[in-house]
Amino acid sequence: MQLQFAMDTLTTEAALELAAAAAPHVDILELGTPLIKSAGLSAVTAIKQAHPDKIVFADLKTMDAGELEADIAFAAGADLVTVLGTAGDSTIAGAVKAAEKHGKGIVVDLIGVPDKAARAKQVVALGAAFVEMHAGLDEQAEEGFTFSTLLDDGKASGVPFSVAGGISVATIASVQDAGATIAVAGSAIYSAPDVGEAAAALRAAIREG
Ligand SMILES: O=C(CO)[C@H](O)[C@H](O)COP(=O)(O)O
Repeated sequence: MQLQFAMDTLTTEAALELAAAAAPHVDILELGTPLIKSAGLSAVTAIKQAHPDKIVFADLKTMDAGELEADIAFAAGADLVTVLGTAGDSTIAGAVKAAEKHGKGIVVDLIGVPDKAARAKQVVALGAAFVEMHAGLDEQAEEGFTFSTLLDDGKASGVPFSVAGGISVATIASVQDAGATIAVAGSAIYSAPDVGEAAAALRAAIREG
């Protein structure tokens, strides 16, 4: 299972600092939606230039203009770009068209989708590389939130999936056990006193092979 670090910060400088500390321990560097909204796609270019050996993930959460938004993110240096599962099929198909043009991939973020397993099958049939079983920061803060539902949805989907939603050292093994190909961790790394150590601890909790 691969490890993805979601950098939910607001400036390119802060992201470069986080990435430098975590990069030795992670496979994928994600520019979070607030970072891209705040700093623009030049942040994607800066991270790719600093870490050409890493997969760079632009969390655009596109809802419309799929082909155009994905195209500009790939041109800026992204390897993977997100489109929302709640978007229409034509938006997802448009983003997939841009990914094919650049030889890159689209990830469909299933945040807010009621039946994640069913939508996952549909969007992979449309050409998405994989789906993200995701509970956002607001949903995580809601009363009664249960992380395990994401794992059940992933297992039921039958397609390649990542999981995001407050993953920690205590829960990452369960994500691997559920069959996820990628675990996404944000606050468990960027909020830690030592970012490199936190990333290394998550990596150490993933079984090899
Ligand atoms: O996409 C996001 C919020 O919409 C986050 O980046 C994702 O949820 C991972 O962060 P955390 O581990 O803090 O939940």
